[in-house]
Amino acid sequence: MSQPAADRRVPVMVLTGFLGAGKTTLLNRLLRDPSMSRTAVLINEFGEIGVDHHLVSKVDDSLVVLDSGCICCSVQGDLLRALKDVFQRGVRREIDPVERVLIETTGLADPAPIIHTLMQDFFVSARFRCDGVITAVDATHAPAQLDRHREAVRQVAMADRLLLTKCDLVDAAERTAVIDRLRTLNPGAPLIEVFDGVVGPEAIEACGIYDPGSKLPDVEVWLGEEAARARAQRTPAVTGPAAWRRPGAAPAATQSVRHDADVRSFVLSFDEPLDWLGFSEGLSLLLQVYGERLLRVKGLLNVSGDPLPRIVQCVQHVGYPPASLPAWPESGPYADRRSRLVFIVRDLPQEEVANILGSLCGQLPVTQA
Ligand SMILES: Nc1nc2c(ncn2[C@@H]2O[C@H](COP(=O)(O)OP(=O)(O)OP(=O)(O)O)[C@@H](O)[C@H]2O)c(=O)[nH]1
Repeated sequence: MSQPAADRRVPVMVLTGFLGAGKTTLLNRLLRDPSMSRTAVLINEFGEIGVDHHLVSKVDDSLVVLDSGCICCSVQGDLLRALKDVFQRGVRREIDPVERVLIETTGLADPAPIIHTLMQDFFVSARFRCDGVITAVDATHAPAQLDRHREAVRQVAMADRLLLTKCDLVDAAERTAVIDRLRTLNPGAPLIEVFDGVVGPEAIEACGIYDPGSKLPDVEVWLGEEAARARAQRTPAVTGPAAWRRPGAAPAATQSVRHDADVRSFVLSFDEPLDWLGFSEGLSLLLQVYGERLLRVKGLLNVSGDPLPRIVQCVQHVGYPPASLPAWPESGPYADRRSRLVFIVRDLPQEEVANILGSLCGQLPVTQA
């Protein structure tokens, strides 16, 4: 019997997971491995002032930021354009031929429209194959996130592989409880426990061609819904010129039509270098009082007396140890070295956040919706 011809299409992996689950951390770790050097990375940012791509150590032409909205709502046209461009630039030898594509979605993305987009476009599906959805699940926050956010449930249910992150922050009993919960949502996906963000390429390899039949029946329904939605709309997802950009170009305004109306993002920026002590106190107070409604906080700060940009990261009531970037970005919104914090909140007015932070930092932030 003749063997089927090898599938030479470039595998595309979708790295998803709820806000702050550890996607960028995993991506960084993976890209450090020499075997991952021919990987094109597409990062989708939620919020006007994207931070993630500054936190990814890969800086070359095969890193693309999709920032004109959320990838599952409004950026599907950008995604196709970016993939076509990656392919064509490889053919023209402007970049090394790409062996795989990794798409990091926003924490609120629904994987269904992304997979649908990849499978339905003629040019893209002839050259790229969806090799699977890898979902990062935060062991510390998963129970509450799965209770409250349907996006988190969909991301788990659609996974081909589950990466249970932050296992170093929970005990064995908590870990087992989360794993049991994940197994009820997605019994089939292999699960890898991640400690301190450490993973190797094997964590994402060979997820297999995306096959909705191997998931719970709902997944098929979701993909079916996407197909129906696409048929009903039959309008390009994005109008105007190609809206994806490389890091450094000006960001576009964001929009979100798919997510809960009470989830929103805003940016607070500070003109003057910040007093670290006052800022830390303000942030701790915010986390204590509003942790549940602060889905995600991240940003780069200009701290008095420190020449390097300090990275601040929080997920709900947890603030992670601050780190520094090796240098300030030379282009893009952060090149002006002002401190900026991106907030993704549920039901929390930005004035309240600005007032608390401002009163303890000694300077009122400028707010941007
Ligand atoms: N202790 C510990 N911290 C982790 C681990 N993975 C991620 N973190 C921390 O969790 C915070 C959020 O991680 P990110 O990688 O930025 O999460 P993300 O999913 O990319 O976040 P969004 O893009 O905003 O959704 C950072 O401060 C990380 O250092 C882990 O396995 N262990």
